[in-house]
Amino acid sequence: MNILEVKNLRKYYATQKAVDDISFSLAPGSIFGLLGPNGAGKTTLIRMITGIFYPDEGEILFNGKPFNTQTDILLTGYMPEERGLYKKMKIGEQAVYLAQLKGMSKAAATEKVKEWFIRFDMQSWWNKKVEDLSKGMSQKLQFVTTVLHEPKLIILDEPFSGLDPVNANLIKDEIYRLAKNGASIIFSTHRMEQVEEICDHIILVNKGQKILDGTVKQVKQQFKEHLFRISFEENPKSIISDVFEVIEQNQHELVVKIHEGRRPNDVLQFFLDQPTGITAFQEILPSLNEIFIRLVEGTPTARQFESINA
Ligand SMILES: Nc1ncnc2c1ncn2[C@@H]1O[C@H](COP(=O)(O)OP(=O)(O)OP(=O)(O)O)[C@@H](O)[C@H]1O
Repeated sequence: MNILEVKNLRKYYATQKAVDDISFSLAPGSIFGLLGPNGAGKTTLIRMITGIFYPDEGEILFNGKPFNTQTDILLTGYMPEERGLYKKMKIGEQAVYLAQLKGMSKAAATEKVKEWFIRFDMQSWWNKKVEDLSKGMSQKLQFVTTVLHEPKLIILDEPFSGLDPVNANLIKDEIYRLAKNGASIIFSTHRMEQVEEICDHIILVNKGQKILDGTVKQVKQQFKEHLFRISFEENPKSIISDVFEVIEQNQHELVVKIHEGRRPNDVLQFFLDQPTGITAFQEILPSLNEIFIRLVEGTPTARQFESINA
């Protein structure tokens, strides 16, 4: 069963259709990318999923039942983009307190916090205050406080911002581990290379509407342009063919676009009939970044306000 089902959600502000009929589902153990340009509606969507806002229309099912803001909230962990830690409170106490708010006993929370602080090498931070931490350090703390009550649904908004590569890797490995242990993760970011690396499923939201939904592999296949890179021992004798068009030519390497109705095997056959050896043959799939730009191209760089008549 899906951990989360979002059905036809709508949220309109006075001057904006922030979320306009969005549906998607989230399987257990899945790492799900929620993507979209600035102002697309991602935060509004997340706030409805986490019970901060009520939707104007639509339904959110958690484990197959309508989301219960009292009990299901204890099974979710949300790391918002604007970080919410108490600056003056001691770090250890604060982590224990936040875990208690999520339903853990003080003893169990203390145990868990100690475990996480050892795992992230943060033991010496216990009696420090958040105001003593750097941006990256408080980011790490925020991540720990988001996941330490072992939520079934974890929502991370730009979790790597401000982290150095070593700490970003640490968090990334934890995301994989949590997903492997069955947690479902919604990951919102503008960094497409991170999405490509981490997420198995994505949706792309633009102007409040879902315009793309699928696994990373499916999405890339959907937008492929039938481009192949071929490397040779020596330059081939002939590169003129009715099977493909040459897009790029470098020494001992070609990028070709296969004509409609032709297959990669036809390209290979063309070159196999020549004396030069083929050393590599690989399809070039578009990056998520290219797909994102292509799909939101034409959208003004700043989202415009609209008047709502509904
Ligand atoms: N409290 C509010 N009142 C009125 N309009 C709002 C409010 N919050 C958001 N909006 C509008 O709703 C739309 C969606 O905003 P939202 O914050 O959900 O976008 P986002 O995808 O999270 O953007 P970003 O990537 O910039 O964080 C925007 O056009 C924004 O102007």
